[in-house]
Amino acid sequence: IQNLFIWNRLFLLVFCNSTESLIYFSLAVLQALEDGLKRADADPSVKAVTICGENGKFSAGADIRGFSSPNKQGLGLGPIVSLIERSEKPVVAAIEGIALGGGLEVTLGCHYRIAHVQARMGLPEVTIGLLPGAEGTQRLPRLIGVPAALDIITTGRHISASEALKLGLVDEVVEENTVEAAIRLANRLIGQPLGHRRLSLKPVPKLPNMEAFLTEALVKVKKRAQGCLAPELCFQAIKAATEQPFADGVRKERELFNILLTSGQAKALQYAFFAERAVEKWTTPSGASWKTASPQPIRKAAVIGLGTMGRGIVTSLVKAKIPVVALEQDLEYLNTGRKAVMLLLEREAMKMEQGGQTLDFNNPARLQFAVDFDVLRDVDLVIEAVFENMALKKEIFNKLSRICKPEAFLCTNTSALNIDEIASVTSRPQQVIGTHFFSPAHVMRLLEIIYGRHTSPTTIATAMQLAKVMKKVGVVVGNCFGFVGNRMMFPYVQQAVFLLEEGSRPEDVDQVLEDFGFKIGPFRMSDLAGLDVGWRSRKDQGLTGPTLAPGTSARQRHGYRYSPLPDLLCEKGRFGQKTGKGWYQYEKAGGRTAKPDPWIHSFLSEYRDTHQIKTRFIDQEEILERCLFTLINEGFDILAEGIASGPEHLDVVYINGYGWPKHRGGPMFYASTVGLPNILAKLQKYSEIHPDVPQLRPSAFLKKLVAMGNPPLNDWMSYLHRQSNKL
Ligand SMILES: CC(C)(COP(=O)(O)OP(=O)(O)OC[C@H]1O[C@@H](n2cnc3c(N)ncnc32)[C@H](O)[C@@H]1OP(=O)(O)O)[C@@H](O)C(=O)NCCC(=O)NCCSC(=O)C[C@@H](O)CCCCCCCCCCCCC(=O)O
Repeated sequence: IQNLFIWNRLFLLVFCNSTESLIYFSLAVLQALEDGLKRADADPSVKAVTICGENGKFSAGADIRGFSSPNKQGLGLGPIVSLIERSEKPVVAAIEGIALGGGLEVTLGCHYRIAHVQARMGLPEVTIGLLPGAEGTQRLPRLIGVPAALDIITTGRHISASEALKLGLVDEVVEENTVEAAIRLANRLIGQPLGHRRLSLKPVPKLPNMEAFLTEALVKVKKRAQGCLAPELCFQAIKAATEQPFADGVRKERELFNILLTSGQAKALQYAFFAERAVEKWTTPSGASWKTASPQPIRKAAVIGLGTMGRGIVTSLVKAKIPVVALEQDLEYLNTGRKAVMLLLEREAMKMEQGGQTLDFNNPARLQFAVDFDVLRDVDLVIEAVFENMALKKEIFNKLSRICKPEAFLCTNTSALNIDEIASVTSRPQQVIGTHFFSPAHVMRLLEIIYGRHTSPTTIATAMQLAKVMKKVGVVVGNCFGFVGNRMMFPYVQQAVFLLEEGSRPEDVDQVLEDFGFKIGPFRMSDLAGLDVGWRSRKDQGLTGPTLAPGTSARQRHGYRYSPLPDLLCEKGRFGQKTGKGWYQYEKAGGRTAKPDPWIHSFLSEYRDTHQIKTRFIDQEEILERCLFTLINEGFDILAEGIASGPEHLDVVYINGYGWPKHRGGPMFYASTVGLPNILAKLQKYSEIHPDVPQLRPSAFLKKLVAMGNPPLNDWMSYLHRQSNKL
């Protein structure tokens, strides 16, 4: 609390944390809020109270870091909200900026709420593995009804002031000074009865079919949660509000809150929250960072190639209000691409309209389609999104280098190719950078930003700023085959295929990984992405196809184990969903419902016979460990090579780009919860059984961390260059 103003007969309470631009409750703020309320109550000259934030922001709720501190800051908020509500003097909340979590719960204790038109509100506790624990699960349904409260609390979504007004969450929305409006209202309320404004005294609005509604809602909540505990416990707390008196509901809320607080999931989700913010503060091994580089403005961008990726990228740029030129090789491709882009944009515009926003894309100044490279002369940044082929990319970059203005940045959307090689054909390698988008590019949040040997800090800063403007999570990584995401994915998928050789079926492997929490298992994922993509890359690498040296062993490459299974499927035209057959069968080409395919089962058994592999039963533990621990093992190598500056980077990549369950905190966080000595022991065991699989050999960095006593994840990087005499 910084300011306590006595204004006329009105007591104005401003709560804030003076050292932060964002207000979240620390113990000091809570204490000051309580003291202020008690003083206001005791002072007869005070007739009404207004609660607001400082610097135009109401509150971001409890201090999330406090939940993992021993004295659990913020837990005393519920009684303070009750204290506000019990006040005999009218209390009005003036909501500006944000009122989230405990911040919004404070306003629910107030007798009236006024919001600024640009304010955002929400109860996002579910996203950090908790539930609104300051009586919010009991007050919100009483205020806006069960369906709306369930939606807001179980999704954690932010709502606009206009939606809040429609729902009855706020009493008034103002465009001018919110605090002054709140003071005016508080003045008018002096002496008026408040009983009907105390939410704890109100019943939860009835629904004609409450029981049926709740049963159906629970099914939806569980389906969406995919193994995450918090949404279901949020549901239970709201259900308690429909069944029990307020005080009992509050007790239930506390009980459920405590279960979540002590669950590993809350810890993982809170780690993920801070990890995302940590990667925003990028650095490179040479010391470049936001401190050393300023992003350049992107007033106009271009996208080359309107295939699946290019279409999504154009859509993202238009949504970010950056004027775009979309380029294709000829009119036929251009027209197909244009139609697809317009369809995507129409769908996005419809979605945005539902949220009260508009998307302007029919204006040629915002979106232009062309086939002539000359139109790229004035753009500030180009994103090349053509086919994954080095020769083609080099040809394009050479052309761009000659046509684009000297200051323009040249980005390549590649999932694995060498950025330095692409940059080498330009006269400006310092302005060349990899921007690896994930499909569908207008939906997926991840953007891997890959700097090459010559990429300048300004170029990195500009790409990071672009990610931010496009509402994506940019993760800066170094240049190596597959970068971070795909490099860690290769051993994971490789193990999944080896497991098929040894006795598993695609649906067994997928099931185990989906039960773990992945949105989609590796075989369903391959079918979705198209098996031909990897086949083409393996042909380019000379691992299969006509360039393979005659006499090469079917199951070995360069002396190591290799599985030709995916190649054999492609040779039979089984490319996945697009051809209606892959690791599964689909209702038709382009179908989406994967069904186990008896053909695959007999194909696998014939394959094992041909190669004299004895089919064995493989349990869930082995499937999980072999797939996940090889992926994590690669992560340790990536960290040791300086490709990423910390384990958080790998985790943010996996959560946002590869469907890793967020409530498990990312692969490296998961490794820290399993314990590095356990991972090392399992890798050693599997590596002894499969000596021809180098990916199972424990990373030297993993071994070092174990030898150093399994330090906490935050300290891993500090051990990278330390000497260990135990190794
Ligand atoms: C607010 C945002 C939307 C802002 O976004 P923006 O993009 O503008 O900025 P950043 O996200 O980069 O944030 C800037 C900066 O601020 C940090 N930060 C933001 N919010 C918080 C926060 N709430 N806590 C800590 N730090 C925060 C962020 O990390 C950045 O820092 P940096 O160093 O990187 O610059 C966006 O930030 C956002 O969405 N924030 C999170 C909002 C949120 O989730 N709020 C909910 C918090 S949880 C909560 O409020 C819980 C309540 O329900 C009250 C709980 C009371 C519990 C009582 C239960 C009793 C049970 C009894 C159990 C007994 C147990 C026992 O006895 O042991």
